[in-house]
Amino acid sequence: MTFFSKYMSIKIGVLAVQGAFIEHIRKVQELGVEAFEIRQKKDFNQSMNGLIIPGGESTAIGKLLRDLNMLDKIRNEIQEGLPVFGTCAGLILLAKKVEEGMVHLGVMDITAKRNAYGRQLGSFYIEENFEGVGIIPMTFIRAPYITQVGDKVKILSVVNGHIVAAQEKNRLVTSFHPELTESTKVHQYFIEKLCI
Ligand SMILES: NC(=O)CC[C@H](N)C(=O)O
Repeated sequence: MTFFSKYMSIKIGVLAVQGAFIEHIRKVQELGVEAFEIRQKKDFNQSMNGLIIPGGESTAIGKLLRDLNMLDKIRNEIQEGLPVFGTCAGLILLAKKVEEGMVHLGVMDITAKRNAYGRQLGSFYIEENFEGVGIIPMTFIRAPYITQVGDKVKILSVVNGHIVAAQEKNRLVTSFHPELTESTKVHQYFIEKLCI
């Protein structure tokens, strides 16, 4: 049997109000998994096995989620067990604490520091280890990093002494953008380890 067959009935929703959602949809599809955009509250009527919250601008995404009346809905879905993967701004949206910033969904026991590498020179590329996956390419764009984690949070990647990937139950965050690299390994990790 091919690797793809076990993904046959899997569907991933990608939050598509702002930011790099198209790139996530492409990555999920590259793995042979169905992906669809979530733009409104009613899009949650479709069944899904996991949710991706993309990078972009966390303040803008947070405001749109409030304006569209989606913030509580998404928080409830996650609290009721929907697996979630947040990248960059998505990490900030999921964090329970944000240094000098606003908390949005607040469902992961991490403290995020926004624009942690500086606003202008904060973009870089590196290849580093991701626990359980190996060395992968990582693209950082005005990225946050994690300054504190709770007891139940597993640290998956540390770059230059800073936590850049973590997992708590079926909630995964990366401060880098795996959707902007050649590799599909982090998406595969999310789908295989957290959604199936
Ligand atoms: N590439 C990104 O998602 C950047 C995140 C952005 N700096 C924020 O605070 O929302």
